[in-house]
Amino acid sequence: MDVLELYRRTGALLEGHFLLRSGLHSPIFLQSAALLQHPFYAEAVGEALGKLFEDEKVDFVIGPALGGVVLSFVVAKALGARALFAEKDGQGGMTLRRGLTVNPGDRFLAVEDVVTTGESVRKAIRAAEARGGALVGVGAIVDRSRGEADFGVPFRALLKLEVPQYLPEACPLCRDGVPLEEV
Ligand SMILES: O=P(O)(O)OC[C@H]1O[C@H](OP(=O)(O)OP(=O)(O)O)[C@H](O)[C@@H]1O
Ligand SMILES: O=C(O)c1cc(=O)[nH]c(=O)[nH]1
Ligand SMILES: [Mg+2]
Repeated sequence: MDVLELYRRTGALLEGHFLLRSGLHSPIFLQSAALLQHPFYAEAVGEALGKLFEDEKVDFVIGPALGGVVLSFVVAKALGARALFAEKDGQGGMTLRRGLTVNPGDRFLAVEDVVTTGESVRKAIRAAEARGGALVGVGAIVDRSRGEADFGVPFRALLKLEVPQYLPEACPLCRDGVPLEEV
């Protein structure tokens, strides 16, 4: 599956000057909602990502809202598992709400649309582990962490992308006066 081509085709590959969740700046932003709005592509992504973990027997898949909601659903469908999502808890972490439950010992796969630092998916992982879940792997559509994200379990992505990202004080786009976009 040519994931970059899918982002491009759906208008989800943005070029400019973007503020990332982590506070880093980047000339590239992958707007996964623009891709996942197409059920046909979303299902294809879910099947491809699920396939990378088909040997793991998982009870549920979890992703951090919002980007991880649709993705969790399509991957869980491919794996025959439940689809959970974690939500911001208002205190910098994430939590399970809306009657979504974890049974102690449940094996789970965490999924994320785009991993930059991995902090967002880590919060969803903590929420599931706090309820007794056992993490077996992390899957992403795109890994743009340049090998820096480490979850202590297999981390597999459909696409590894090497794109520039800068600390604000070292950002050349800021230096050139390019307006910063919050997507
Ligand atoms: O690996 P990280 O450094 O945490 O960055 C990547 C995160 O940023 C985006 O989510 P965002 O927080 O913008 O919110 P959304 O999912 O609600 O769109 C994306 O969906 C990842 O969750
Ligand atoms: O790091 C981020 O916040 C981020 C990067 C990216 O390419 N896409 C996205 O949704 N978030
Ligand atoms: Mg997100």
